[in-house]
Formats: sequence, structure tokens, C-alpha cells
Amino acid sequence: MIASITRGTYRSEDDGDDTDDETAADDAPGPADGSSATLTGDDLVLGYPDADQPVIDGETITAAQGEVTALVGPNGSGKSTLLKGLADQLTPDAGSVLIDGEDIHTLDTKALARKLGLLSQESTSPDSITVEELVYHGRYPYRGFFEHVTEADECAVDNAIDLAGCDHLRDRAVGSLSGGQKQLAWIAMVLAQDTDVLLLDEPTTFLDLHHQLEVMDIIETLRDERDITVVVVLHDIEQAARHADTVVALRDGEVKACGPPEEVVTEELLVDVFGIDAEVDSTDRGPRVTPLAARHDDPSI
Ligand SMILES: Nc1ncnc2c1ncn2[C@@H]1O[C@H](COP(=O)(O)OP(=O)(O)OP(=O)(O)O)[C@@H](O)[C@H]1O
Repeated sequence: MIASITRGTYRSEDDGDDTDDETAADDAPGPADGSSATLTGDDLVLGYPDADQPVIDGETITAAQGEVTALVGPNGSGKSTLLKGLADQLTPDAGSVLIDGEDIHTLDTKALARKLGLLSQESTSPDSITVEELVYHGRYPYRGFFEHVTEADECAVDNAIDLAGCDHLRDRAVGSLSGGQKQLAWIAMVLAQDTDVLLLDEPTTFLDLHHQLEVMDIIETLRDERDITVVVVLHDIEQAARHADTVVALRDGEVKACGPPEEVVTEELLVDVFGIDAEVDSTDRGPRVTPLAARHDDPSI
């Protein structure tokens, strides 16, 4: 069933990459052992086979250990492409992705999936499986082919479901859920993966305001209590400013600004990157953005 779920860092269960099955379960439950990691995309060139030009053309980005890095930018600016490159879902045409200096291409599938989890925008799973079954798939990197569910797996799944706030959905078929409910289930699945690094592509999509705040709280908890390195794509610039340690602003595949929210989220940046006039006020909780008007003299947005 794993093979039919296309989300996260897994390629598939029978991808011929079972070299570490015997030891996988011993390593559970991942970063709860206190490990953590810095993720670096070094001089990355990323694109798609049917396109003339790369989307990302030689960018370097570092997500510091135990910090939240937010990727922001207009539609089509390359946020998801960059995230897929960092997660090894898209092979770079040049450059490399390193976790604590180790090239992720030297890691086999399960070893990588124990270090790095991806919540992507492209999710598919059989409609008939329950939320609990979906979340158990997050434990795949810790399980050998013939191994049964361990206590560590049960514990990780319970914690993940609890943290994502979807216990009430546990026995529901995924196909019967609303968009927001599905999003919570997928978040629980990637949390169960128990990784040092989490890459989240628009995790607040489909969620009401209450659940958006809860997801941002989860991200802060993972950072503050478990030292997890998080890279998160967000459309809400204020959410990024409030919750991230570092904001990376992309436009046309180029990193236009990178740094602490109060340095990056400025009125000038909102014009240059998003093509909007806005007021930015400095508050205790970071820059507060009041959008005023979309500029119509910016044809590329
Ligand atoms: N599978 C693909 N094949 C070809 N081009 C693609 C593919 N996926 C994305 N692109 C192109 O790559 C560019 C960057 O897309 P990407 O999805 O990374 O942007 P984004 O910043 O995440 O956008 P959004 O905010 O709309 O989700 C766009 O021009 C897009 O059309």
C-alpha cells in the first residue's frame, strides 16, 4: 500500500532499497533521541524536463538547525520546486543538498526518510484507508519488510495524531474527509515519520483560522521542544513574519531576500517581490502587514 501513497520522502516500499531493513526498527523513534540537523541546498539548479529554462538557477539556501525557515513569494516563483529539490523529490541539474554536510544522494531511501519528511501539495492515497492507517505509513522508514508494528510505532502514531489534533478522525476513511481534515491527516503522517528535518508545503492550505494557528503552534513546538529544523512554504507573509526565524523571499526562481523577518518583510520587498503596496508596522510579534493595493504595472505576477 505504501507504493500507492505519493506524499512524503518515500519513493516506494519495493524500490529495491531495503539494505537497512534489519536495523531500521532499532533506530526508531527518530529525532526524539535529541539529534537535529542543518539543511543546505548548495548552488542548486532545479527544473523540469519539458522546460527550456531551469526554475531555480544556482541558488544556495541554508535552513539552520532547530529553526523555522519560511519560503514566501508569488505564485510560480519556485517555492514548491525548491522544496522538492531539498527533499530529493526533484533531482538537481547541478548543486547538492546536504544534511549536516552529508550529501543526501549518498543516503538510501529509508535513511533519508528517517532524516527528512516532506508534506507536499501533491497527495494521493487510496480513499478507503483510515486516517490511522495513513499515519502508520509514516512509520515506513523504521520498519523492515516482514516486521510487525512495534510499540515505538504505536507511540509515534498516537503522538502524531494527538499533536495534529485529528484523534476524532482516526477511524474515518481518508476519502470521506474534507480538504482541511485531510490536510490534518497528512500532517499527522509526516509527524509520525519522526524526522530531524521537516519540509512543509503550504501546511495551512484548506484550514480554517483556528486550525491554521494550531498548525503554526505545532511547528513552533517541534522547533522549541525537539530542535527540529523546519522549512515551510507559506502564502501568508504575516504568518511567515510571526512564526519564522528566517524568511526567504523568492521571485522568478531567485532568492531576493533572506534573513530575519524584521529585515526581510519591508514595504520595499512587498513591492519588489509581490507587486503590492502595503504598510508594514513593527510589533512585538514581528512585522505586521496591511496590504493596500495590487500594482498593475507588474506584468510578471
Ligand atoms: N511539473 C512541472 N513541469 C513543468 N513546469 C513546472 C512543473 N511544476 C511547476 N512548474 C513550473 O515551475 C515554476 C515554479 O513553480 P512552483 O510550483 O515551484 O511555484 P510556487 O512558487 O510553489 O507556486 P504556487 O505559489 O502557485 O504554489 C512555474 O512556472 C511552474 O509553471
